[in-house]
Amino acid sequence: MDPVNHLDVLKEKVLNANLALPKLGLVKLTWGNVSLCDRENNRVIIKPSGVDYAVMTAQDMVVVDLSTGEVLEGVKKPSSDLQTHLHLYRTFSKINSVIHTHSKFATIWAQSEKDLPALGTTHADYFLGNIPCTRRMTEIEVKTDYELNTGKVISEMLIEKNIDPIEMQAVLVAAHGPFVWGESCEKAVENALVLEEIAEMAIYSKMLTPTLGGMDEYLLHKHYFRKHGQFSYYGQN
Ligand SMILES: O=C(CO)[C@@H](O)[C@H](O)COP(=O)(O)O
Repeated sequence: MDPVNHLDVLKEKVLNANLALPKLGLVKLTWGNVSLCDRENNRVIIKPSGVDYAVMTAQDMVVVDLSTGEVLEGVKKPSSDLQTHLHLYRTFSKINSVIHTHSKFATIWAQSEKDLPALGTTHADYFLGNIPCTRRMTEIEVKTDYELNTGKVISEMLIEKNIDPIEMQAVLVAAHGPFVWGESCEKAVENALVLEEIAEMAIYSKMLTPTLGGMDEYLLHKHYFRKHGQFSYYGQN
């Protein structure tokens, strides 16, 4: 496929993933953003900043250099969260698409600065453990480069906790909201939707049973690995 057509195909993918966010009820107004990393060409295609989803087109997508963040193509400003997306792509080579939403229940967990506990198999099918929430950022981090430092607190947390970004494709950013990723735009959208579902389920589960603890570890692993191509865990089916 010639380079121009290849880039057009990627822009369409990014547009469709962005349009899925309001359709799935994961964002309102112009909140949220989706990007795709084209590693072969060292570039990222990302949603334009502040554009109404109702009028957004594939040609509105902004193409930036993965290494420098320089705008390579596009007349609109890239998403205000660009530096967070870039930092995640630069730090974790297996991440190919990043999504940020303000989906209500996941954002409630993020604003509460609580990890989203794994309470059931719906969660376990997608995420291998509690969805971690970052620490609150320092005043300096907020004031110097909030978006870049958002990426840094996410990556530092995953590395410090030895969390594999393939086994945990979502995090909660304190005082902000969820960042989700995947090997494709489509997978990242699926992860963002599931995150919101389990965030809501967890809030009501904890309301009904405040003393509720995390799910059985074996069941968590069994469901996660069964859903991700490994039919046995600890050598048992
Ligand atoms: O996190 C935020 C604002 O808190 C962003 O997600 C905005 O809600 C969308 O910004 P753009 O992508 O349109 O620049």
